[in-house]
Amino acid sequence: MADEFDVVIIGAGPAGENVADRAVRGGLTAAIVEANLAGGECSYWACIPSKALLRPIDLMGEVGRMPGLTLGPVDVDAVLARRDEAVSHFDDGGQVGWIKSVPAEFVRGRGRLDGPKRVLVTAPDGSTRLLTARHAVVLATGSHAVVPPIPGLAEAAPWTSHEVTAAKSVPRRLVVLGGGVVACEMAQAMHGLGAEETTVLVRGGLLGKMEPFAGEFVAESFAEAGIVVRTGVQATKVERPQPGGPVTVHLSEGPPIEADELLVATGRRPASDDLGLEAFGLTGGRPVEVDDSMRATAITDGWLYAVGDVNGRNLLTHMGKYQARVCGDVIAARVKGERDDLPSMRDVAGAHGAPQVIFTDPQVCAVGLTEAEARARGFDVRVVEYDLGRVTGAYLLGDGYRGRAKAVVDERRRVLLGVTFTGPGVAELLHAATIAVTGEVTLDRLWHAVPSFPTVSEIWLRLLEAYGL
Ligand SMILES: Cc1cc2nc3c(=O)[nH]c(=O)nc-3n(C[C@H](O)[C@H](O)[C@H](O)COP(=O)(O)OP(=O)(O)OC[C@H]3O[C@@H](n4cnc5c(N)ncnc54)[C@H](O)[C@@H]3O)c2cc1C
Ligand SMILES: NC(=O)c1ccc[n+]([C@@H]2O[C@H](COP(=O)([O-])OP(=O)(O)OC[C@H]3O[C@@H](n4cnc5c(N)ncnc54)[C@H](O)[C@@H]3O)[C@@H](O)[C@H]2O)c1
Repeated sequence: MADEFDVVIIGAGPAGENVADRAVRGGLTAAIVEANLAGGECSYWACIPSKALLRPIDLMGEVGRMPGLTLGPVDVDAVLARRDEAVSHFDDGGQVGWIKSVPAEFVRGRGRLDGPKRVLVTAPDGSTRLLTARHAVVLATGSHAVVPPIPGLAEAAPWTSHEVTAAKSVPRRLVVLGGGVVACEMAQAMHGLGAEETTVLVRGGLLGKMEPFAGEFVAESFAEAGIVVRTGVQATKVERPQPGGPVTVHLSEGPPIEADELLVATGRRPASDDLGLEAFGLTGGRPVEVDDSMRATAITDGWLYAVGDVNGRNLLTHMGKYQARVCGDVIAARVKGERDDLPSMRDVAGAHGAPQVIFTDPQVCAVGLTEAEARARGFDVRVVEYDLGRVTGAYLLGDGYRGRAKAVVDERRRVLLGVTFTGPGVAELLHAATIAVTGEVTLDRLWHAVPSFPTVSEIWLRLLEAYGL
């Protein structure tokens, strides 16, 4: 078996898989090393199972808003079974088959740098294999959930995104630590699937990285569903005397909370701690800084690249895959001595502000800059907002539809810097916003993109009217 390839990729998540695909399309040979399951976090413990758990909650909301429809009891086992199907029952045969069809060499084991362009792979049985890259090594190792150093927390063996997305049953009482995306999505999923007491502990507000109204809409929906959100509190100590038994969370103020399970959703750190990076002047556990072609800036002769969560740019599957397309194409061009600076060969989208959908009810989605970010960057900002419930297409979706849209405009160029929507079903509005923001379409041109009646997309017309067109 040849152990020399043009490109060796460590990590077969969505980012790593796409590097292999693009590099091979570019005429190179590639090997991809995976310590766990091909497909990565996204396929088994993140995007796919979380959205499988949230879809019924979405539908429950829809049914609840439509007079004449009655919601029957939820068959939780059926929902969990469909989630299990969605994660292929943790069998990566399909993904490995796809990698082989690229064709790329799939190597099961943990990869570690063993010198420039050398990756030592330790297989599950302890045997080792040295892979040599003729041209490039790409790190695509993703990220890990952070468990903050709160006394007793690690010892209490809390759930992280891994356990909650793979849950075999729904805890009756759940405490969620954190108020970001994982916390909001999973609190809602567990509560909607039967948790009776769900408490979210947040230091600031919910979804603090988004426009403030997004978190407020989600908080309102949580309150109506009976999810308790405690803001401005910190967990100070955690106790779980019996493994798997009740857990007690002590707080910076107020009485402690007892629950059957504790979910820690306090962010992620790059999976760069055991890759041998120190030998090359990089710090393990930190994001691997890259330029816009995904090449690690710290490596002088340019053989190391990093894509996806591990480079810390945008912790989103679609952004990791986008970076991977850039990376695979750039490496192929550089190997062949071709132009490596074509417009498609740089990360341009990241600088505009990545699109993201949060699959709560109401959904939250955004692209580009928030108002605060735009002002901080010194743009000449004007903001327009509109109540989505006043759009005919939204009214027709159900009674009591609530939502909001906000556009952040660069007054100097009359282009959109950012757009945020919140409301049921707004996810599908986002790509139009992404095109407008990334394409820097002027408002005067957008005016001629006529939204169909009666769709929720008429929000675009209302925003432009609110702007004064
Ligand atoms: C609960 C949750 C829900 C999410 N939902 C969404 C969503 O809806 N939409 C979205 O866009 N993003 C979502 N994300 C984020 C998304 O999961 C990540 O951005 C994405 O998985 C990153 O892809 P990646 O390829 O960089 O890394 P990963 O998917 O983490 O894959 C990295 C792979 O590398 C392997 N690996 C690591 N170290 C080594 C090593 N030394 N040797 C060999 N293999 C190694 C790992 O085993 C893993 O398979 C979610 C995240 C979480 C936690
Ligand atoms: N639908 C999606 O696109 C989706 C879904 C899930 C996750 N993700 C991605 O995964 C990444 C990780 O998500 P996440 O929710 O874990 O991180 P996050 O950064 O979105 O949120 C972390 C939250 O934890 C809080 N926090 C941090 N340290 C804390 C501490 N010591 N005590 C209490 N609270 C603390 C923060 O204030 C914040 O509210 C995100 O970057 C996100 O983009 C995306």
